[in-house]
Amino acid sequence: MSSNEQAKQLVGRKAAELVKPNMTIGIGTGSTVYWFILALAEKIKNGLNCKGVPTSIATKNLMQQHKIPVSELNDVEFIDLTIDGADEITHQLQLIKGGGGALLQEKMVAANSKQFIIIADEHKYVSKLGKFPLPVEVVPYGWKQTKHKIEHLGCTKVELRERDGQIFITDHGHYILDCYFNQIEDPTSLHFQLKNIPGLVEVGLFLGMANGAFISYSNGEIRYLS
Ligand SMILES: O=C(CO)[C@H](O)[C@H](O)COP(=O)(O)O
Repeated sequence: MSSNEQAKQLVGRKAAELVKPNMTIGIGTGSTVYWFILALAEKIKNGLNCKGVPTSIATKNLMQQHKIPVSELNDVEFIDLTIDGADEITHQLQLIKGGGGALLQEKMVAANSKQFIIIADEHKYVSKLGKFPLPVEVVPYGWKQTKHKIEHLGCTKVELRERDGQIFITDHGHYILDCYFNQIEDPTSLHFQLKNIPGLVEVGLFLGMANGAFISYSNGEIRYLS
């Protein structure tokens, strides 16, 4: 296993320590959360009672595979704690998410959680957001017009996401536009402007949502940001 993968595993295990009996847990999506799922499954196997609300079909499948009880957002009153990854995170806990295309459901689950904690390796920790292209989820109808409107907000490039030569379709039947801003000087203002575009469903900027973050380093160190 590479040292980066080990860092992801460490931070996934660390987050599993936060799970207490009878909690409802929001479960994120991606290769870092994968390790959290494995650690949580181990705790459940050893007798812990809890249930999880998945943030994607991929996560739901993994949960079922590892015998973690699944609930849907509509079936719970609230979520005690959500653990998710990020593509970029700043020291103010501003995030870019959606590299895996699950941003809409991830944001809805996070928004209904008492605590939202990020797990990430050191490569995700940045001083300014924007090097990672910002994922934006859009309705397929008229997506080219939506793309033009985003381009007017100062992007150098907007790309329709594809996978294996086909347009990538989200779990909710939408497209993803990856927006190259390079550096996002004012994430709050950009978020507001993007959310005003008709046809745009959700933005991969998660601002003022995370309560804390575990950042893991390849030397085995874990730092907590809050
Ligand atoms: O937002 C996400 C998926 O939509 C992921 O949390 C993000 O892409 C990080 O994934 P990974 O842990 O695989 O780097």
